[in-house]
Amino acid sequence: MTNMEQDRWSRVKGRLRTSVGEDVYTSWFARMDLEGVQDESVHLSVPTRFLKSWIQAHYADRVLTCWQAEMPEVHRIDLTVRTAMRCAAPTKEATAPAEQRRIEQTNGRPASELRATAPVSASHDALGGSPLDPRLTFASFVIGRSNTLAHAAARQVAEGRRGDPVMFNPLYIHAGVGLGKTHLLQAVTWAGNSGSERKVLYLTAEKFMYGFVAALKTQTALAFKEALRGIDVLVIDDLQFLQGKSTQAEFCHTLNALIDAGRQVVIAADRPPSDLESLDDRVRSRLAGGLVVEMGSLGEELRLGILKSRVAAARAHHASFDVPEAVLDYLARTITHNGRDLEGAINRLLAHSKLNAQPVTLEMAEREVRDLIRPQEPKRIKIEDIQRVVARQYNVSRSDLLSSRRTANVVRPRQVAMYLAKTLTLRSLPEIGRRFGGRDHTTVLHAVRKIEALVARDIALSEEVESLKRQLQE
Ligand SMILES: Nc1ncnc2c1ncn2[C@@H]1O[C@H](COP(=O)(O)OP(=O)(O)OP(=O)(O)O)[C@@H](O)[C@H]1O
Repeated sequence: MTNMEQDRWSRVKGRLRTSVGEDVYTSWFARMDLEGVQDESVHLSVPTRFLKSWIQAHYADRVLTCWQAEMPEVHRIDLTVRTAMRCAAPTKEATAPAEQRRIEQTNGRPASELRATAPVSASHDALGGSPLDPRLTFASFVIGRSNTLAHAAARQVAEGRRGDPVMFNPLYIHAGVGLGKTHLLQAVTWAGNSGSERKVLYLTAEKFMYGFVAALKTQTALAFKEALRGIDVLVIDDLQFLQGKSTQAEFCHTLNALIDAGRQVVIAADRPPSDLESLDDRVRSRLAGGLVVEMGSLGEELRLGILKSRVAAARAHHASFDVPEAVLDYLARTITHNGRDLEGAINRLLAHSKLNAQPVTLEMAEREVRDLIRPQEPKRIKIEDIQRVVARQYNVSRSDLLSSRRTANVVRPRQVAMYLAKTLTLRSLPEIGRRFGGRDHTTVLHAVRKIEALVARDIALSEEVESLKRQLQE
């Protein structure tokens, strides 16, 4: 690097330090190096994947702005992880990345526990499964009101033996982002594969698609299908991402073949089967034919339990790491969104207290997790809720709304309900039509336009609609 580049890099670091403050700078940027500048791109490196993803997620814009203040032509920051070979000679600072890498890789789990999962992982890899995270087991899954049923069903599936009657097939678990679906599915896989009797295969929907497309290209599709049908339990995560007509048809065949042969299928998605719009009706009804369980949002008690289990796991490896009760209570009360943010908060406190050799205090926690405290998201409204609330308001039944009856006392409430479904949900017109007794999308469009026009001039109807909206959003 030339002297000029060195100077410029020092100035950028100075700007960054001023912009984020000394503490944050030392925690996240002290080990960031400049690799080079080419045209409009700056290439930076950090010693760990953890640092890379952290900086990308939280400070990418800040870093770019500081560069642009020195070099306006820069439009892109490439951040990579340096290999161990390139690491500088050990200095006081250089001991931190190793420590941090340990945090990242084991998240506080004893090495022996990680070794114990290795054989399961190896046999699962051999089946062509998606990678498994050794931390996501039943032992680390915290049970609360919102996930008791899903947990019990998952446990039952995991503990089943070859030849046992299959009770719920498929087991379909749905929940919003970060509420523990992947954790539960991987727990089923770890537990199911820990004996040698059964083969449990965990695949993300993306991996399923990739496997199928790759098999078609190499003309080994038959072998791929046979391999899938030869397993005892098929676990598919993130089904909402399954796309493509032929992949879906293949998925449907696999599902039918496995279920008909008495094999277990476990599925997770971010919505119920009826809302998986891109899947065709046959797949949807097959999915809905087993046990469908929703995991609700994490209540405060459950959040506290997750935080405590994370701290306990970290302490197994970092005995001096201590998080006072008051801090845990604060985190459980304020980080309401999902499990991933809770995990992030503990990782941050751990990294911060280790790297700065400081105890965790409430003040430090407030500063460190500020950006994880998000405003409450507006409630997600479902079409069934709309039908229920509208039916109650107009004193008709839900089946009246779905029926083909055309009497005035049913037609208007039905149109109002379709209008609300279009304005308060992200569902498409055809999907809404399907959910209202299999109507055509043009009928829905007509209803939406009609109510829009009426609301603009009919004060009583407009107030009725507003009151329905309020009831749905409460
Ligand atoms: N009940 C729980 N017990 C312990 N950890 C949990 C629990 N619920 C969620 N978590 C943790 O929260 C994080 C996010 O969970 P997970 O990845 O399973 O969510 P997800 O529902 O699959 O999210 P996505 O929809 O983004 O795929 C993980 O670190 C997970 O371990």
